Amino acid sequence: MELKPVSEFITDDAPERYIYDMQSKKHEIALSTKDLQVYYGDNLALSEGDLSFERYKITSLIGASGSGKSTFLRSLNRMNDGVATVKGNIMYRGVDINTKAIDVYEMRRHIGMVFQRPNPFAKSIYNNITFALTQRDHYTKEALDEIVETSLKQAALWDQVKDDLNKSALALSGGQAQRLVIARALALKPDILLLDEPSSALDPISSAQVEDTLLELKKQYTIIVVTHNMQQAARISDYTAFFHMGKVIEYDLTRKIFTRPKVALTNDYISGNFG
Ligand SMILES: Nc1ncnc2c1ncn2[C@@H]1O[C@H](COP(=O)(O)OP(=O)(O)OP(=O)(O)O)[C@@H](O)[C@H]1O
Repeated sequence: MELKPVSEFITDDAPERYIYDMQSKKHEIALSTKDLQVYYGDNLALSEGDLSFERYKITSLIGASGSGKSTFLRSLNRMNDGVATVKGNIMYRGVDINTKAIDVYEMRRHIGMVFQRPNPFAKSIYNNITFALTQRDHYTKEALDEIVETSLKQAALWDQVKDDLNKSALALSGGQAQRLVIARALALKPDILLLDEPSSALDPISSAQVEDTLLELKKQYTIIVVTHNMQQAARISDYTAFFHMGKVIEYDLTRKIFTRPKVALTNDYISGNFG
């Protein structure tokens, strides 16, 4: 049977926006935003971004360059503090974490971030993982060994580096370095992992390894990932949010976004008509 082109699903009375109503479903919500607005100076870069993220799922944020995906993602664990003015609520475990009362360092242990370019520290593989932990707290050598092993295993890197833990992390390949950075984030035992285009700087094989790692990690973590790669979004994510000009235009189950979007603009984007 031949499938109809996606455009035939879009009717004249299609909505201009559609946001999946997570709150009314029985899903467990790990994080949600309400009335989020982000200003760089006077420039309103993000508005109308009320989203809820289901626990133990992967959500992709897609959209053209400059649409506000990274701005949104970075706001979720206050990486925009000092760079932008972020108004609105970011609810995590019943607490608004977008307030002055929040210890941002502690909050980021719960909501970790991995950036686009692998950025290992100029330290050993072992010390990359333990560095943040030992800045504030005391751990025994045994406890640190255990965290290093567990984090590297979770990031699917242990087998490749277990005999080289004291070697410089700068000698790792791009894909290994990115998985080390993921392991470094996991060492803090976060609840939520935010990733900003984690595989766009990697070759296809390393990128596939990072994707496999994320699929494995979602058993224990809630993952929100910005990606330019729509095939990647379709492969790994449960939910997808489509951003356009600082707004979330459509948010739905990934399979619906890619096969039966409700909004014409989403259809244009996934069909490659712009972006
Ligand atoms: N540090 C900043 N200072 C000023 N304006 C910024 C800053 N970061 C982003 N912007 C602006 O905010 C808007 C959204 O940018 P953002 O980086 O969030 O988009 P994006 O969808 O993640 O794009 P890309 O895919 O290219 O990373 C753009 O107009 C951008 O120029």
